[in-house]
Amino acid sequence: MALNPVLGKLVSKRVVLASASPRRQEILTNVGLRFEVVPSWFKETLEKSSFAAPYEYAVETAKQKALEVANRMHVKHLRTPDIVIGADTIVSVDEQILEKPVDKQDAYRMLSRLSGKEHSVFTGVAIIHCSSKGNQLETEITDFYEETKVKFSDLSEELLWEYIHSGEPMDKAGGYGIQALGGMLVEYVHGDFLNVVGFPLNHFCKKLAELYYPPPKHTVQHIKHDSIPSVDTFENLSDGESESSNFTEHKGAKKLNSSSMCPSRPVYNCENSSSVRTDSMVPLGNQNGASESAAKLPSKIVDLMDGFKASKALFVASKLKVFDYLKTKGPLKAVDVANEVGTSVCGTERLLDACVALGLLEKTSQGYSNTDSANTYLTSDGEYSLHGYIIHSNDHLWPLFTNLESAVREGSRQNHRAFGRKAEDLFKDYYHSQEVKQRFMAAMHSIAHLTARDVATAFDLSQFKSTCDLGGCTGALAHELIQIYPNMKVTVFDLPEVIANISYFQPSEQCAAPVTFLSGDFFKDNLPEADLYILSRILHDWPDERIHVLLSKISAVCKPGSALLVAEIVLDEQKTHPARAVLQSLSMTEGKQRSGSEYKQLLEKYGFTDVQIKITGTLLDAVLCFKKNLSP
Ligand SMILES: Cc1cn([C@@H]2O[C@H](COP(=O)(O)OP(=O)(O)OP(=O)(O)O)[C@@H](O)[C@H]2O)c(=O)[nH]c1=O
Repeated sequence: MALNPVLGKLVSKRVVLASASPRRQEILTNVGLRFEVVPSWFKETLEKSSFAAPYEYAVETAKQKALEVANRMHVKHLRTPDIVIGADTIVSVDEQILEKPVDKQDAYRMLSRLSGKEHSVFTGVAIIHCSSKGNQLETEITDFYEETKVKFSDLSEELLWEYIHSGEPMDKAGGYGIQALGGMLVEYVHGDFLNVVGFPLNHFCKKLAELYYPPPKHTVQHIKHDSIPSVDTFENLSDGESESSNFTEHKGAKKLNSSSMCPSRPVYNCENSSSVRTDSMVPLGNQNGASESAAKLPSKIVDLMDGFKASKALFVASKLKVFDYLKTKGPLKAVDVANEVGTSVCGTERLLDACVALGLLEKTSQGYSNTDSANTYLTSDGEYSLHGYIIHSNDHLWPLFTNLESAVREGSRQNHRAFGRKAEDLFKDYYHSQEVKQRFMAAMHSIAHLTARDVATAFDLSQFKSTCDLGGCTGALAHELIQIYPNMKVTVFDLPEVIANISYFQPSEQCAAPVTFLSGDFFKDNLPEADLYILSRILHDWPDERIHVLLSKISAVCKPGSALLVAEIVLDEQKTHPARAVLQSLSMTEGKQRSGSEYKQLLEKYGFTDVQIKITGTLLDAVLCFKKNLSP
């Protein structure tokens, strides 16, 4: 999960980094951005003399790199990304532009030119927002550059050649890598270090903040930190803050904040309550006037301590359909919301304020209203509504997790404690209670719809003419597959009581793809024929014996050359990340989460080969494997 709310804006978007530079990938991965890497094929051959300044060359090259990828993905792969990021780093000395050396002699020429002098490193960046209208790609381009000045010591011939022979200079602009051995050549750096390494992260975040949070109409005073200029506020921006104007940062609090608490977070003025905008992350000590020498707040731990309160506030607001009311009727005062949902005014006001603090709602003099992400994800009819899954989390997972201690002590599921019934009996409820069934289907639909695109595009599936999504529930993934691969015939195979209830979840007529729904039990009944079988979020839920039955059946029905796509969260080899998967395991279903090598081993055991794993960086990863061809 991206911790930074500005980067968080990109979570639901298909972001592509149009760069082969491992440094750029690392810089962006390190801050939690999730993206695909599609290196650009654009040749860096623009005529340098046609640019008035070196940075113009870098910006134009970055733009061309990104545009090439956007066009290629749109035309060739039918996968228009939402955002493509391109970058180009150059070194400029004595009016000359230095790129990557072509050979050792070239590296020597470059480095000797830099020896004992100050030079500039420019990185041009292009952020391209893409959309497709009909078959046309439409782009909106934002670009910028960052300059950092670097001074080299006098370099002896010996040092120079030793450095060149290390091989480090060859894939780097100016023939050096400041982040590694090249750091030894550097006397000083003025400006953003990461800009030299290849990506000006700070400026990038500022640009995103400008794009996604245009400055409020009223004045907002920003504390100017020493190392991070006015952009420091991007760390605390949430959806609620874009329109909000009535908060000011307390200049006097800066010292307190930076010296004793979380240095990068702004502190809001507590003197005038009408202008206070508290944030759950604002250290309480500051507000109480804690001394500067107070111990540094372990903010991660504090977040974890408070995490359950935040989850429950979200669950309750969702359950009361607060976001639905505010979408249609907002802005509303607390009293009006209370009347709509039939709750107490004081309790509702506290809940609404908590939602504002969590960045889910906005509060103005007119009342409370939804943020963009509340409209998209939290309303029950939002485009990517997670409402179903949130209700499932509240009604089903929450009671299980309140019994976590017993689960850990006893090593077993806690359904009997949480619901007064055993897991098997609960399963019967699922069959008999329409309400429970629909709640469960809504939860599955939420996640399936949100992740469908990632799963459908993790691999190029265009070679498959027929696909069967086993346990495909409401068909969210099936519909997406047909959108992306219009020639594919897709069948959803699920239990009769599921198929009987799918109509509510189908897309509107004009978007409806011709999906076939077929009733059956994949453990017992014959599976329909297909070139590609899909198991999305199925394997983690079942014990080994059941998985044996299922994979044996799929393997038996698969013709040589046909394939199986498994969509799950793939754990790292230590099996401690991503946290979502590890935390999910705590609910103690009989199944388990697996690492990439475990999935590979499992699938190979059932005659699948060529196992490919795609870590998408989003909510679900994908594993594709093929049924062995018969030996000739
Ligand atoms: C000065 C300096 C540069 N670099 C690397 O130099 C490459 C520049 O080349 P580019 O053309 O901008 O990028 P690329 O590597 O060819 O990738 P692409 O974006 O696909 O063109 C990038 O890698 C940068 O990290 C360092 O790693 N450290 C440094 O101190």
